[in-house]
Amino acid sequence: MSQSITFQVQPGGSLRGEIRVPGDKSMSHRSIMLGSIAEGVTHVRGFLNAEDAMSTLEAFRAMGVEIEGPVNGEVTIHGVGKHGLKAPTKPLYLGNSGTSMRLLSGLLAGQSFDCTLTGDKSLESRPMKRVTVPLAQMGAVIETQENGTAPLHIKGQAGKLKGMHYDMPIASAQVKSCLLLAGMYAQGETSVTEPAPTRDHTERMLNGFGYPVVREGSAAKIDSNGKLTATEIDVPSDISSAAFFLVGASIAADSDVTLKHVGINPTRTGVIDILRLMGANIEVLNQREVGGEPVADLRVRSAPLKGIDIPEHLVPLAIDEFPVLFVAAACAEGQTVLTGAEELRVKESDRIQVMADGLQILGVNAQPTKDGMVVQGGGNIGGGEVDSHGDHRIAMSFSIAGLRASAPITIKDCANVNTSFPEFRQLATQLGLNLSTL
Ligand SMILES: O=C(O)C1=C[C@@H](OP(=O)(O)O)[C@@H](O)[C@H](O)C1
Ligand SMILES: C=C(OP(=O)(O)O)C(=O)O
Repeated sequence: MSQSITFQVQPGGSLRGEIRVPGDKSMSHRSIMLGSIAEGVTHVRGFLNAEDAMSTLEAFRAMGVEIEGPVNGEVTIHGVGKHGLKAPTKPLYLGNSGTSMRLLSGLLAGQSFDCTLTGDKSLESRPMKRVTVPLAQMGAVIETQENGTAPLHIKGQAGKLKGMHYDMPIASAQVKSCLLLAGMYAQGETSVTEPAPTRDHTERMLNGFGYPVVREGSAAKIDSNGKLTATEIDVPSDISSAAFFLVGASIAADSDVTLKHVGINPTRTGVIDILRLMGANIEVLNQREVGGEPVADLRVRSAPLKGIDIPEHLVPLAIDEFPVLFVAAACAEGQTVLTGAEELRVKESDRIQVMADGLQILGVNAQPTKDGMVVQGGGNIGGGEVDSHGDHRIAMSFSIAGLRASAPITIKDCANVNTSFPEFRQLATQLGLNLSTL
């Protein structure tokens, strides 16, 4: 991540056509992690070839795993088994990826070697105590910076971790997954309860590799007796990437977009529920099951949106989609209120503040609150220069805002779009967005 990229979007237009957005980021990370510690050769299709998922892939290569690809989304992982990872010779650099750092801290806590996890400026400012504190209760030894941030120095505690029950104070799939992965190396049972449902790709994929994870009410339970057997993984398109076009085609007149082969795991579809509550016209077509995950084609057409109070139970199910949902709110008739979403303040940027600042520059009445935002919709979206603060989802959200703007929008600091969706500009342009780089 080096060169600075500025996007400029010309106002107006509509989105029309059929596309397939790239592979799911959460599942791509997990396919590498689990494939690496499985026995045998795992083949992955639909892998996301973007910086975040590549950070995970390179980390496992650095721990001695032979991984071929990605070539056209295909990756072949020569699994080394649960105890086959080797000490990396230098710190594992995880770029911008919170998922890589939090899940790896759990997976590496019980290994027979030490290692250090580092990241870029954004990642090294994100909270890690949410994983290091419960891991310490299991016997992990992880040094952080004074305020609990990375670099993380992990002293491998092979054979010494103990399973425990953990009641998660926040609804976080990263914390849950971290502890389940640590639980694979701990004595006895590890169980994690969540205050609200969060994405369950770790549990599903572990089961796909033949490693038992039991779900009991709001708890997921694992122990160290299982074994991972190599498998075939078909990663569907990322609904978090599709979300930009779900909103774009809803707000732009005369739009009709079909998004092919999108993962519609019910722990990820909050964005569809929220947009439908706002009046969006989204059809879920051709539903099928692919490799243990539900998949569908999504057809979305222009519709007049109305402001709503977003139900709090939908927040974890749409957690990465709020930047673009704020754009939908700005285009809706009436007021939209988001509460219960303080987690947005500790993502790649403070997504509440950064979106409110940018929307205000464009003339939208968007008031940040401690745990959400109040957006008055229906007014004019003007042009201007906004800053994404190096956050991929902010950069793409303001690009979509251009569809309803009255003048060009310039978006600074967009190189990080490459962390999750390198093809964004090309696919958005193909559908009809007038987006260029300066
Ligand atoms: O487990 C995952 O793959 C993710 C979980 C979410 O984070 P939290 O667990 O911090 O909510 C999400 O924001 C992130 O993009 C990916
Ligand atoms: C929050 C995100 O990812 P991560 O936590 O993995 O950096 C995201 O992709 O929006």
